[in-house]
Amino acid sequence: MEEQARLLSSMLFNKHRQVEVALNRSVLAWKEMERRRKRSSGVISNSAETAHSHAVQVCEIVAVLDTKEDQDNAETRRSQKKAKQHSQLYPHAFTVSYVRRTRRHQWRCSDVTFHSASEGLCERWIQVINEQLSLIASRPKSLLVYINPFGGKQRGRRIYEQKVAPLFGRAGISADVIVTERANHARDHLKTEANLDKYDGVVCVGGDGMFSEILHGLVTRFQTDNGVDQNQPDAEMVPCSLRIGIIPAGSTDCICFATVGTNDPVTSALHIIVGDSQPMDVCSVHHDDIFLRYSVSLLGYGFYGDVLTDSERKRWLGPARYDLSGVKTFLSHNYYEGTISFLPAENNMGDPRDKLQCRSGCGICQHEPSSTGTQWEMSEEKEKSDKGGSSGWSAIRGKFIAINAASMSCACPRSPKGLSPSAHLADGTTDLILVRKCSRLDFLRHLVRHTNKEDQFDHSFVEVHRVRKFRFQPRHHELVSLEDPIESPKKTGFSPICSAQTTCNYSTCHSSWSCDGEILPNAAIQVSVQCQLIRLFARGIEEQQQCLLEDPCTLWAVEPSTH
Ligand SMILES: CCCCCCCCCCCCC/C=C/[C@@H](O)[C@H](COP(=O)(O)O)NC(=O)CCCCCCCCCCCCCCC
Ligand SMILES: Nc1ncnc2c1ncn2[C@@H]1O[C@H](COP(=O)(O)OP(=O)(O)O)[C@@H](O)[C@H]1O
Ligand SMILES: [Ca+2]
Repeated sequence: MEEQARLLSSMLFNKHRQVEVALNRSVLAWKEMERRRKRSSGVISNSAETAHSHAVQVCEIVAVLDTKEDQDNAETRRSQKKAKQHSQLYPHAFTVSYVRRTRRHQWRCSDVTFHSASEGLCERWIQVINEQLSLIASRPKSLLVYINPFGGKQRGRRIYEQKVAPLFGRAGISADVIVTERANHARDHLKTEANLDKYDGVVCVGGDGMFSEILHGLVTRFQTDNGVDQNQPDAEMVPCSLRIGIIPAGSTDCICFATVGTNDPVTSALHIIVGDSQPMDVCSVHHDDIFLRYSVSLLGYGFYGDVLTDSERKRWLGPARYDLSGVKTFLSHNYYEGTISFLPAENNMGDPRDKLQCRSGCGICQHEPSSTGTQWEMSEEKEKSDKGGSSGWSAIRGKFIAINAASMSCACPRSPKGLSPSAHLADGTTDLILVRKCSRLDFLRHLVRHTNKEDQFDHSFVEVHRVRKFRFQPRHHELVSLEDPIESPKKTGFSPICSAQTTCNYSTCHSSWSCDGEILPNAAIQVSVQCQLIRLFARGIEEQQQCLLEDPCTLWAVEPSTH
């Protein structure tokens, strides 16, 4: 960081100790005067501290407020007498609320109060800090909030009122809140009614299903307003200018977990307040050139489709429904036949097995838009150059227990590294994971690897491809003659239930696609990744060391401005 001139520097009091407080355009720092000589070095993390000097990035200040005397009681209670004297001597104060990092990617809002004898000086500090905050254009001022009161453990409303609304209030953000009254209420409201010009972002309080509603509402609204026909799989889509914030209050909350690193309402609220921005890919899903749905996390056929279908009947169980349906689906051990065709991503887009995880500021996701465009055109060219329109495409026909397309890692508390640990949030690709027919024990081994450090792709029956587009065609059983008998109804292992002559009905021969937790009506689909179609109020998962800030001593090194 270049040294920057101080905007303000004063001797103030914090917890009855004299501190030197200084502000430049990027850092607010303070240090105790009496212990200054003893402690001079050390790398200082923002909002963390060495023994007696502290620094906070201006962009991570939540708010600065005038502190009325009685609000500062917590500090003063410890030594009442001294405190009383002190508050008589230094009756004016202001409080800075800022982001503090705790363990495992969680953020908290901390306060520090500075006292002074001079009211004017406190006012000046408040004014200058507020001026700096108002320069941060990416911070939202007005939000539209949708709460699903029935998501997860049905705590959405309480979570918002108790943990999020007070923080928005402190940060001076205004919010219009809609508690949904039915499924698709939020989607329909966004699609047609909401006056989006009034807002800087939309907040979703709920789970992945609720996020999906908001996604569909917003993306559809932006396409309709710009005359884009969603039924055309190759139409160039218009990115949404409004960002989406996710306050996790659902069952899996994988989109929040994979973009923030934790499912914690306060952390999410703080990412919204500081105005973070994380672009994200969106897959468009079509059936015979008819638009079905969008997906940002998991498109899963076979195992995950079956788990979801079964779990929908057990909604009353809350988040535990997935465990029960998971075990049941695992035990039924179905497989499904079909052909999957895909257009691989270019070689420079990394590989699902390269162990290069997508992290805050990810280089792979930051390809220049032009170069991404060129690569994209190249693969389109390749695609078109072939007479059949399938050059560059590969096709695999087989019997699959699961076909999963992970557009992001899909990390969640159940699987902290996710379905595809090296998938990227915003690279324009999805990781296509094919799990072929195998024994129950092998499939269990594969599943268990989602929960430990072992590589879940390192099995002979698993393959994974990074792709830009794919299609799936289930095997047409009605076309199969008796000379080409069907081995179904697709039970592996011990339970061959159906003979070759049995006509399978559609539901036992086909699985369903789970699309971000919603069931698709068709098994035959075409999928195309739309690079960075939306943005979230998030920054990707931070590396442990990413939050380190240089020693705020640079702030002390510069000659103070005169105040
Ligand atoms: C043996 C343990 C194996 C654990 C394997 C866990 C892998 C989990 C990967 C989860 C990826 C989740 C992707 C996101 C999906 C969500 O969109 C979607 C909707 O979320 P919402 O309810 O918040 O709206 N959620 C889901 O579809 C949940 C999927 C959960 C699958 C759980 C599977 C459990 C399998 C248990 C097998 C146990 C075998 C035991 C044998 C004795
Ligand atoms: N008021 C409501 N009543 C019933 N269903 C709703 C309501 N609001 C949203 N939904 C639907 O509830 C489903 C689950 O929501 P979600 O918030 O993802 O919770 P969970 O993670 O527990 O599935 C979504 O499909 C969403 O469309
Ligand atoms: Ca991606």
